[in-house]
Amino acid sequence: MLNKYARAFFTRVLTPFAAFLIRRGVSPDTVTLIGTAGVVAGALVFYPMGEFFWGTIVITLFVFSDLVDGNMARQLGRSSRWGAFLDSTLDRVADGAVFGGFALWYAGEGDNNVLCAVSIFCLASGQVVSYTKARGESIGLPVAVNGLVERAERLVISLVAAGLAGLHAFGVPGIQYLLPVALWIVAVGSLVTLIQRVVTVRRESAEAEAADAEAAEAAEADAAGAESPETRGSEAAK
Ligand SMILES: CCCCCCCC/C=C\CCCCCCCC(=O)OC[C@H](COP(=O)(O)O[C@@H]1[C@H](O)[C@H](OP(=O)(O)O)[C@@H](O)[C@H](O)[C@H]1O)OC(=O)CCCCCCC/C=C\CCCCCCCC
Ligand SMILES: Nc1ccn([C@@H]2O[C@H](COP(=O)(O)O)[C@@H](O)[C@H]2O)c(=O)n1
Ligand SMILES: [Mg+2]
Ligand SMILES: [Mg+2]
Repeated sequence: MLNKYARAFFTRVLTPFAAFLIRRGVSPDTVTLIGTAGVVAGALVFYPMGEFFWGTIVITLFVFSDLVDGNMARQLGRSSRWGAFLDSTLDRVADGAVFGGFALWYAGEGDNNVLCAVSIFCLASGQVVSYTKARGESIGLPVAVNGLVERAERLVISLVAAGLAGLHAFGVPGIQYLLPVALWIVAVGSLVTLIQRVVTVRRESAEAEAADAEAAEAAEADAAGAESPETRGSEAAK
C-alpha cells in the first residue's frame, strides 16, 4: 500500500537531493552501499543496547537511501540489472539487521524470550515474503500480488514504534509497549502476506501449466494433421 501511494510523494521530495548527489559525482551503487551500512550500524549498535530512539534516528537518516538510489539511476538513465540485484540483496541485509537488533535486545538485557522469538519470526518471515516474489518471478510467473504487509510497511510500523518506544528513556511513561505491539503486528501481517503470495503463486503456476498443456496439445494436433493420410494425399496431389 505504501509502495503504491507514498512512493510518488517521496519521489517528488527526494528528486532534488538525488540530482544534487549526481552533480557531486556520487553513483547510485555508492548510495545503496552507504545507506545499507548506515542502517546496519544503527540497528546493530543501538538496538541491542535498548537505545531505540537514537537507533531509529540513525536508521531513518539512512533508510531513505533506498528510494534515492533508484531515483538517481532513473535520472541518469542507468537503471541496470546489477543495480536491481544489489538494491534487493542489500534490502535483505538491512531488514535482517533491524529485526536482528530487536532480537538481540530481547535475548539480552531486554530479557523476553517470547519477544525475541517474535523478532526472529519477523526477520525470517520478511525474508521469505520477499523470496516468494523473487522466486515466483524467476520461474516466469507474474506474482500479481503484493499483499498486506510489504517491506515499506514492515519498516514503517517497526521504526515508528521503536522511535516512540525509545522516548521512554526520556521519561515518557507507558510508551515502551508500542514496540512489542508493533512486532506482533508485523509478525501476523507478514504471515498473512506470505499466505497471500503463496496462494497467488500456486494459482498462477496451475494456470501456466494448463496453458502449457493446451499449447502442447495444439502443437501435437497440428503435427498430426500435417502427417495424416489426407494431408499426405493432398501433398502428393500437389
Ligand atoms: C519523537 C519522535 C520519535 C520518532 C523517531 C523517528 C521515527 C521515524 C520513523 C520511521 C521512519 C521510517 C521510514 C521508513 C521508510 C522506508 C523506506 C523504504 O526503504 O522503503 C523501501 C520500499 C521498497 O523499496 P524497493 O522497491 O527497493 O524494495 C523491494 C522490496 O523490498 C520488496 O520486498 P517485499 O515488499 O517483497 O517484501 C522486494 O521484493 C524487492 O526485491 C525490493 O526491490 O520503498 C517503498 O515502498 C516506497 C514507499 C516508502 C514509503 C515510506 C513512508 C515513510 C512514512 C512515514 C515516515 C515518517 C514517520 C514519522 C513518524 C514520526 C513518529 C513520531
Ligand atoms: N544502485 C542501484 C539501485 C537501484 N537501481 C535501479 O532502481 C530500481 C529500484 O528503485 P528504488 O526506487 O526502489 O530504489 C532497481 O530495480 C534498479 O533498476 C540501480 O540501477 N542501481
Ligand atoms: Mg532502492
Ligand atoms: Mg530497495
